[in-house]
Amino acid sequence: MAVVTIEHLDIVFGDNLAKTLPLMDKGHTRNDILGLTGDVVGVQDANIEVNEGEICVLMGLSGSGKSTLLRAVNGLNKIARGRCLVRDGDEMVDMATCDETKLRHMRTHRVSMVFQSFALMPWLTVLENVAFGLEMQGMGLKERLSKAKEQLDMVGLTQWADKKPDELSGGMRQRVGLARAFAMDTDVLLMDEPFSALDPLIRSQLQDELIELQKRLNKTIIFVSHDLDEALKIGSKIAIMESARIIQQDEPEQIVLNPATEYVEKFVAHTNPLNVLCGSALMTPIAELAKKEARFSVGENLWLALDSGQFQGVYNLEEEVASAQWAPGMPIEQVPANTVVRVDETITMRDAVEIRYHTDRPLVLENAGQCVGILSDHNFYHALLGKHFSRTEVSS
Ligand SMILES: Nc1ncnc2c1ncn2[C@@H]1O[C@H](COP(=O)(O)OP(=O)(O)OP(=O)(O)O)[C@@H](O)[C@H]1O
Repeated sequence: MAVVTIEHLDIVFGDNLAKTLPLMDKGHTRNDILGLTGDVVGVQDANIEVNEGEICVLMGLSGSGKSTLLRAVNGLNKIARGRCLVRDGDEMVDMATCDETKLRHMRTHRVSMVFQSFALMPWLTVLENVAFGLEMQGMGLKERLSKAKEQLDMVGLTQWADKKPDELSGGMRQRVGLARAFAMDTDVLLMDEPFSALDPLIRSQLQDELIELQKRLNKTIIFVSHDLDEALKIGSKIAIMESARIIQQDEPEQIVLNPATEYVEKFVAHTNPLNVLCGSALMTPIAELAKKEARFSVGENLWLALDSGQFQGVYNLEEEVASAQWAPGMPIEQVPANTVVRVDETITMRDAVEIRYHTDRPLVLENAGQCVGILSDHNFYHALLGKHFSRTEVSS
């Protein structure tokens, strides 16, 4: 179910809309338009749908329009053209045209925001900061303090409730920011580079915590980042922006496998494939394996026997080699050495590499009981060297 739907959205900073919009339609660049009218195009023709429970990451270089698009979702930026619809129960409210009362209702009950700068009030305690927004929702003192305590507990800061924000570290303050946003219990959370000021370890930890909280609370999150590794880790959908436009939006793995432009390819070239790619994107398909007397070579002198696509065994000369099946959640360190492991083709690259490390054997990939391919060191090196993607030209 769509919670946020953005349709043909344009945002322009400046007072010359009557001149700027036709220039945008004629295909003039942002720089041209700045020179001709003095207006800055913040977002141009953005279209995106974010479904319930999704984490959509807006990604791109500085100035590409990420924050401008994000801020449109809670009505902070004036929309020049197009629609920005946000769900309010059974109704979709257009943030471009709704009146002040509706806007206030949407900001207190439907959409809340977490900033990079934490935006905590220094004169209030940590607990009071978390409870602050609830007062605006009209909640009584006792109830809001109890709700704020619950949220502080969730982010592991119960013991810090009575401290002032400046007594906390940056990571802790950002946790307070998260607790405050989650306390509002709005359906949509907007997060503008919330972790970018933090050091890498704390940042990674907070990313994990956000993923956990999201699983429990099933919020719809729009998250701005300029770090593709962060986007790939937390996003269920990624929209890449360049010069005010969304130039590609897709699932993380597809962005890495099929970057639409050179700009996207440059981001992708520096990502860690372990976190993104899955077995089916890496494997050598059965049809491409060398075949001898009805058996398929999986390298290392090992031969795979199939019957109508189903696994029959792996042989080293005529001797059968140990094999086992693995499914996500099973402890990898318990997989015996020298065993060919059969796994589902959706296995993550990280798990596959770890299995290979433990067993010292290639992996056999299956889909619904049919062997579809194998994973050996060659496949892993291929991905680690960034040779796994092929850029598809975008049609304009
Ligand atoms: N309030 C404003 N008034 C005028 N121009 C603005 C305003 N806010 C943003 N812009 C312009 O809109 C463009 C997009 O800015 P935006 O902040 O959305 O980019 P961003 O991708 O979020 O960048 P960053 O990663 O640096 O935060 C920029 O050229 C910026 O100068």
